[in-house]
Parts: sequence; C-alpha cells; structure tokens
Amino acid sequence: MIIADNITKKFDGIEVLKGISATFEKGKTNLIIGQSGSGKTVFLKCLLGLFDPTSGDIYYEKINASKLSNIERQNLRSEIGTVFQGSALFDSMTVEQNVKFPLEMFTNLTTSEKRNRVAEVLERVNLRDAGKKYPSEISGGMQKRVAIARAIVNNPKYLFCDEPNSGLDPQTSQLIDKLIHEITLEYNTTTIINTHDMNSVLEIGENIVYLKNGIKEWEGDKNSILTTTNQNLIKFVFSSKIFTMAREAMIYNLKKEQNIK
Ligand SMILES: Nc1ncnc2c1ncn2[C@@H]1O[C@H](COP(=O)(O)OP(=O)(O)OP(=O)(O)O)[C@@H](O)[C@H]1O
Repeated sequence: MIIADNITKKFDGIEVLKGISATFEKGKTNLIIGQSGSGKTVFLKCLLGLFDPTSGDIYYEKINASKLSNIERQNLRSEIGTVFQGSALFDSMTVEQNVKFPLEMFTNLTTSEKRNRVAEVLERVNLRDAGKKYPSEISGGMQKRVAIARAIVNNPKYLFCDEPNSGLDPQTSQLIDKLIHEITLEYNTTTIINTHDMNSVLEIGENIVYLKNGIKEWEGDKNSILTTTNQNLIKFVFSSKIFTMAREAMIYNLKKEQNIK
C-alpha cells in the first residue's frame, strides 16, 4: 500500500499539486487520470521519489519515504518496478540484456539464476523467442511487454506505469492493460498507472484518482464513474460521443440489474 498525505509541490513558487491525499492499495490497479497539465506526472514522480514534495508525506506501507536514509531509499528502489512512456528500453542492448539489467543492479544472483529468471519473465509476457532481438527489431506492443518483463524481474512490491498504452493501437492497448492487471494480482503489487486512456479507466480502474488543476477532484472505481454526478469528471471521461453512449447503456443495464434483484 502507498499513501499520499496532503502532498503539495511548488516550482518557482507556483503550486502545481495542492494538497493531494490518496491511498493506493495492494493487489489493485490504481489509476491517476486528469487533463493535460493537471499534475499527474508530477504527482507520480513525487510518489516514486523522483521529486521531493514541497510538503506532505508519502508512506510505503507504514514507512515514511521522505525520512529514509540513502541506503534505505536504495533498498526501497529495488522493490519498485517501472514502465515508463515510450518503454525506455536501452537500444544498444538485446531484449534479454534489457530485462536482466535490474538483476545486475540490485541482486547477487549467479549467471545461471539470472538467465533462468529472465527466461521466466519473458515467458510470462509471451516473448520467449524475442530475447536475442534488439528493441528496434520488435513492435511497439512487444517493447511494452519487454518493459513490463523488466519491471517485474525483481519481484517488485510496487509497480508504476506512466502512460503504458501511449502509441499503441486499441487492441494492443487492451492486451497490455490485461497483462498489467493480471500481474498486479499474481505479484500482489501496489500498481499505480498514469493514463489518458479511457478504455483503461473503464476496464481496469479498480481505484481511480481524478486530478484537476493539481487538486484531487474525485476518487472511486470504474463502476462509480458511470453514475458520478461530478460534472467535471463526466466532461473529462465521457467527452466523446461513443463513451457517452456507452455510459448511457451501462447505466441502463445497471438499473435493469438492480430492478431484477
Ligand atoms: N520540472 C518542472 N518545472 C516546472 N514546472 C513543471 C515541472 N514539471 C511539471 N511542471 C508543471 O506542472 C504542471 C503539471 O504538469 P504535469 O506534467 O504533471 O501534467 P500532466 O497532468 O502529467 O500532463 P500530461 O497529461 O500532458 O502529461 C504543469 O503546469 C507543468 O508545466
């Protein structure tokens, strides 16, 4: 579990996060959504320890992350897997070498143990035959799966994904969402995903934090988003006609189910 307690962040005196509190639970896909510029990336970076909040605290379980020594911070780092925008793979390394990288950084495993672990996670993301290829030789969806394999190779407790679907077609996006959701359950990770993808919100949004102008405007799950009366959230999530129609159909079905019960 990760808890953000009243986080503010200022740049040159301008407050871009204005007192955000939220709880991100273990074994759940937690989503952060909001308009461009609402503060999602800054908030994610504060949670990850890449930015120091101006005020407020971040807790990993019961540990206050801002009070850690350098060594404790490095230990915590080894428990975090990240999938960043554009996959952020090393172009000069093969898929296997990319996935092995965190094992080299954070573990004392033997060469054969590392080889086995890399094979295991590549198998998990359905890339068993791609190990010797370079990132430029595989598709964007495959690169995302390599990034996910690299993020989970160390058995992380925490998984952070920044726009994991950016640049992917809708079908591949769905596969990536499904994979992240399954991995969250299998590894029991506290997963936090920064996303613009409304399909993801409606498919895997077990806990959704909606930011607007640096404030937490709304929090709930994918079902409660359908029936929300928050006009800003409705405008944001259901801005396209197709999502409005889907919302109406889902509300109709929900009501029908409730009447039947
Ligand atoms: N390093 C920085 N220095 C100064 N201002 C910053 C910095 N990083 C972000 N900001 C500002 O903080 C605000 C929030 O930015 P942020 O990148 O978190 O938005 P976002 O919601 O992630 O947007 P997008 O969806 O477009 O990525 C913006 O006004 C941005 O200009």
